[in-house]
Amino acid sequence: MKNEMIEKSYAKVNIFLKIADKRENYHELVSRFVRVHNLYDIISFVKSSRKAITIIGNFGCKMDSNTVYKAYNLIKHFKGVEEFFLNHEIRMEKNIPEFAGLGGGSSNAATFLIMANKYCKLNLSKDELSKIGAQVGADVPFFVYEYDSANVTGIGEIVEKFDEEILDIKTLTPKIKCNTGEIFKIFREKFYKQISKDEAKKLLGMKSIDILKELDIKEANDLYDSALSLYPQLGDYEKKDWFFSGSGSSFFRINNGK
Ligand SMILES: C[C@@](CO)(OP(=O)(O)O)[C@H](O)COP(=O)(O)OP(=O)(O)OC[C@H]1O[C@@H](n2ccc(N)nc2=O)[C@H](O)[C@@H]1O
Ligand SMILES: Nc1ncnc2c1ncn2[C@@H]1O[C@H](COP(=O)(O)OP(=O)(O)O)[C@@H](O)[C@H]1O
Repeated sequence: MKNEMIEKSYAKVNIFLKIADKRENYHELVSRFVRVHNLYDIISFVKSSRKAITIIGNFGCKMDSNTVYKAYNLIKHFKGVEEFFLNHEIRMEKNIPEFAGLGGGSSNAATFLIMANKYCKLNLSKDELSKIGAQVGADVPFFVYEYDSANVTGIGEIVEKFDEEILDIKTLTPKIKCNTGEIFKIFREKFYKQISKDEAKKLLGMKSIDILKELDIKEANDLYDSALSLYPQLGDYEKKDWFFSGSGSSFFRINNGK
């Protein structure tokens, strides 16, 4: 019988990413997140007789540091969850590059939560799933809501749908492992600046295509200078009309209208 418990787990890019404030060791963002339709991992639940929680796939970390495993630990006390995952293994086919600013790990955690909610009949709302997901990673709430485009603020926990045309996004990921924590650290020490409330309001109201017509790569992403200072090789990949996603290392361009 064909396995129906299978879902795509999409990548994202940050059309723009500005810092609004500090919150303890973290930074509050003002950002537009957009799903990348042609880049996704695949997650499936497959009947198994292993009788132990199992995650199989081509991911580059140990099972217990996998975001899906972290998400599982946060919901395993719900009725039926442990039993379900003793009888079903989790399979992951990774296509989204890791350490790439494309949110692969966060997306996987969100897709897992959405699927577990459905197949274990947990009846949790998106808001409830988002709160659980935020404990796994800052970008998980965005993926929980499954919006094509959204304004994301706070430390990723405030997600508001943005209505615009679906974007055709091309990504390029240099083989440079950008460390998000280190990039924020150097940003705070050397490059710190805050977006004004007026500028934030303006960007959050604009279509992604128009934002990228107005801003250059550095203006669009407050973390780019910090990433460049730690990983100068990134500069070799800079090209006209290409932008930088998250804390890198991916660059992207929009092909709509081209
Ligand atoms: C900045 C974004 C934008 O999408 O970058 P990418 O990960 O996609 O590159 C994300 O919000 C990143 O989220 P995520 O990758 O989950 O970050 P975490 O692992 O939670 O954080 C790693 C470290 O980065 C710093 N950090 C992270 C997020 C944030 N808003 N402020 C921070 O200062 C903290 O020092 C934290 O310990
Ligand atoms: N399911 C997962 N997919 C990818 N990376 C994961 C996953 N679970 C944990 N990780 C770990 O998360 C880190 C990178 O996260 P990822 O989401 O790929 O990067 P980014 O946030 O830059 O897009 C690495 O340390 C990786 O080993």
